[in-house]
Amino acid sequence: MLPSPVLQPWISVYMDPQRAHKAFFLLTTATSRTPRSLLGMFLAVAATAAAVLIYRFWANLASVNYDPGMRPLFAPLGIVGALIPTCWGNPGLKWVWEWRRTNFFSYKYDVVSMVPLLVGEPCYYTCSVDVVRQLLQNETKTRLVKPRWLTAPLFLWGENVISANDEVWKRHRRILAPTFTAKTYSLVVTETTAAYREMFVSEGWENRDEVAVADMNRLAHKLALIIIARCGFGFRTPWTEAPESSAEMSFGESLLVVSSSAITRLVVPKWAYNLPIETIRVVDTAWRTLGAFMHRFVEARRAELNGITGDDAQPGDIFSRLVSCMDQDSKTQLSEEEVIGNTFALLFAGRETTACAIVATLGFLAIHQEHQATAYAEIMASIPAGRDPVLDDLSKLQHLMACYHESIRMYPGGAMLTREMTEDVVIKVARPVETTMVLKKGALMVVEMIAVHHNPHVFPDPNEFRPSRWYGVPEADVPMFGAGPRACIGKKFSHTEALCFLSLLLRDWKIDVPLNLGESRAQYEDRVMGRAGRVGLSFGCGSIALKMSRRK
Ligand code: HEM
Repeated sequence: MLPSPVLQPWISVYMDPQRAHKAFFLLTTATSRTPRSLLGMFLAVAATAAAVLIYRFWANLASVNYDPGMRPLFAPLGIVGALIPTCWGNPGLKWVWEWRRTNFFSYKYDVVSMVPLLVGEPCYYTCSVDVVRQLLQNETKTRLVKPRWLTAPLFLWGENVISANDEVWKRHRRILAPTFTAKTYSLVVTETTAAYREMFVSEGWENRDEVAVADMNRLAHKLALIIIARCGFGFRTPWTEAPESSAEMSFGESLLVVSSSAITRLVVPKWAYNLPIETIRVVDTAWRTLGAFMHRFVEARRAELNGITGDDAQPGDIFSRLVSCMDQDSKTQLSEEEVIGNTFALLFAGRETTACAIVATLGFLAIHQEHQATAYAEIMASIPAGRDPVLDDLSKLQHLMACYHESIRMYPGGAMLTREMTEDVVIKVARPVETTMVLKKGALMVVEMIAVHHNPHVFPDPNEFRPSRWYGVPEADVPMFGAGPRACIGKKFSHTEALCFLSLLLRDWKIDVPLNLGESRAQYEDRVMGRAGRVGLSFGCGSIALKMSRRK
């Protein structure tokens, strides 16, 4: 059905907001010429708006082939939908988590469409590992792209491997991939052990047999930031850093503020930073300070690298490799902005996801004492008494690794992967019936990682912490790190850091949860682990308190 000619001008106004003021003028002039009441004018405007909305809704349904799905008032990925909490009529960003125990997603469909009635763009959602593999395994051939409007917080500092598409992405990945080596992972073990000791001293745990940790999330985020900063970029941020007198903020402080304020930086207009609002000013100071630090670091490393010749001219760490590409030919060349863009992308990706996963693992091991006992026995059997873990020891910690994977399954840090079709793509679906679906050019697919990893067809009893699901599963088949050519580049980095930290902590301490009076462990799990949500740009269970007793 085509829109009626009466609607045509309003449709184009709606699609092209620049013409809206002209149309509004025409409408008001037309209504004022005739002796109509204010009510009449209001009704005319309301009827026109309703017609536009209906037409837009109809066009959006057509763009997703009228495939079945949800019809909320606002799209979850639009600003309005994302700002309003999950409720009737508005799924919001947390709908899959909030409604995970209801029949809402139902898992009867591998793919559903999401077409908003009022505001936002239509898209598809999938909860199927199989669909994810079909889409991502060959995504450079099917030419899927990450939508720019959704990756915007990631390229505030410059283009990088996470945000880029097509040839630009290939160039960034080609540059970064060789820096994730065994040498890097050995350094991760050394630095994680050193940071654990610094934490031990700074937090005042040295001479105590019982410790109450008020917020494990804070410690895990600090640890993850220190490890990626030291191992990836050679930035030596101590656990407790004294502010530098020459700067408004220290490097570590500004890094912490910047890494949790990307959305603020994106949405707050420049002029607002001059307002006397303390939190906004702190964000601005942090971003400016860090920018100045980064520029100085790039210059210093560039000068250092120019003095190196012979075998040493092949830099090993990520930052040196990025900086060295500023002086290379076009295949592996980076601008200063791209060097800084990649540095921040890795600081974000490397920090939040791993920190959230470590916190979730500790939370579950504290609740499920039987799994902690198995992990402890494994640690004692794998790491000889009297020394700290080395890289080779970590591969023996199969149960601890399964606990880590199971925690990430329940709280997938990279909670939403988004891809736009640049041409029609045909996929096979198994539910509700085996058939094929055409995702039209321009369609947006949201891989809802919480839904994928709570899909009962693949993970029976999905809300149960069951590490044995991962026994014997090859690392390449673990779906929480994505799939295909754009799968996580830092998977092994994250495993190494997490297993090293967890093995040190669990070797030295027995951990437990502070239950309320009369509360069961299951109730605690529901109350505390259930209030998960966005942590920075990731998804995690947030603040968790732990009781720790020193092992004799
Ligand atoms: C528990 C920890 C982690 C999880 C769950 C995780 C998850 C993911 C996922 C699902 C993707 C794919 C995104 C997509 O296809 O759109 C991804 C990509 C990526 N991850 Fe991770 N990640 C983790 C840790 C890390 C670490 C430690 C680093 C860096 C040291 C890192 C760096 C990256 C980068 C650079 C990409 C983009 C790769 C590309 O597009 O070529 N991640 N990660």
